[in-house]
Amino acid sequence: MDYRIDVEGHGLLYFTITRESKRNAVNFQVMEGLKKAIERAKEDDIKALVVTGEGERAFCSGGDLSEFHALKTESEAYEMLSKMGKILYELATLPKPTIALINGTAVGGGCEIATACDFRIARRNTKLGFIQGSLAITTGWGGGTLLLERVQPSIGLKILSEAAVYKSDSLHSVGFIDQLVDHVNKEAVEVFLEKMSTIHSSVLSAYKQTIIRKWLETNLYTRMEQEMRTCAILWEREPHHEAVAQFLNKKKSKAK
Ligand SMILES: CC[C@H](C(=O)O)C(=O)SCCNC(=O)CCNC(=O)[C@H](O)C(C)(C)COP(=O)(O)OP(=O)(O)OC[C@H]1O[C@@H](n2cnc3c(N)ncnc32)[C@H](O)[C@@H]1OP(=O)(O)O
Repeated sequence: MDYRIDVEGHGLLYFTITRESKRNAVNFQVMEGLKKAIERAKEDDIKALVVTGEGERAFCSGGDLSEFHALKTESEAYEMLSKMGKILYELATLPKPTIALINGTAVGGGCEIATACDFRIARRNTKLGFIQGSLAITTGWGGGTLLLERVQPSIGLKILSEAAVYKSDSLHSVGFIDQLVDHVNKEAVEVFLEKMSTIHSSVLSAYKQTIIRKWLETNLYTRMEQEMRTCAILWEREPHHEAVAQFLNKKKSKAK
């Protein structure tokens, strides 16, 4: 199984991507698992949902290039992108606290998953980057649209446009990372949630509904869908296919 869903004490549901050898890259099985975890998190016994990755090397390295490079056309790409985009919208609008527990490198779609969570806890000195631009595409799971909701738009636009890899410490200084920790573990989550966990879940849900109402009024999902469509258009073009081939050829030459 490429993911794990665990219910821990105090009503915390953990969704863990368990593809460490692929730096926790997202394939269709991981997408299905995240969808299941979000549905499970809606049940009354769950107070919060935590998304994390297996191991210490990576939180998530984005879409599985060895699986998704087979998607050649705009419509093939849009089918995959919109599948995950819908899941990230469900994650963003879950009426309970959601936390990305960033245990290692987060790039591409991995940053999009982290952005769909309400809060981000990251180990100091971890690398994060919306690197899609370096593959001649934009974000494609709605994560770029969500980033512009999470941080000051000029900062979000710079992060997306540079397609650079930053340290978690610098992203903490701009408010993208909510908590830096030395050790990424369940205790870090419990410390982060300590005060919130004393508040009745109906209050937490009501506050989350406040931001969801704003997103409904400002057509968040429509804006995320437009991002998916733009990404699909760029996906079909030669520069993207060349960039992915370059990554996969690097893999091959490494394997020799
Ligand atoms: C809309 C989202 C969009 C999409 O595709 O849907 C994206 O997410 S675009 C961005 C896609 N992701 C990437 O381009 C990241 C590629 N990976 C890396 O840059 C590095 O692997 C990194 C920085 C994540 C980790 O570097 P490190 O040196 O620690 O590990 P290796 O590069 O040696 O990788 C180990 C192993 O994992 C495989 N791997 C890593 N990332 C992916 C990936 N995204 N898809 C498939 N496979 C991946 C890598 O090929 C190595 O495999 P091996 O069989 O051992 O050669």
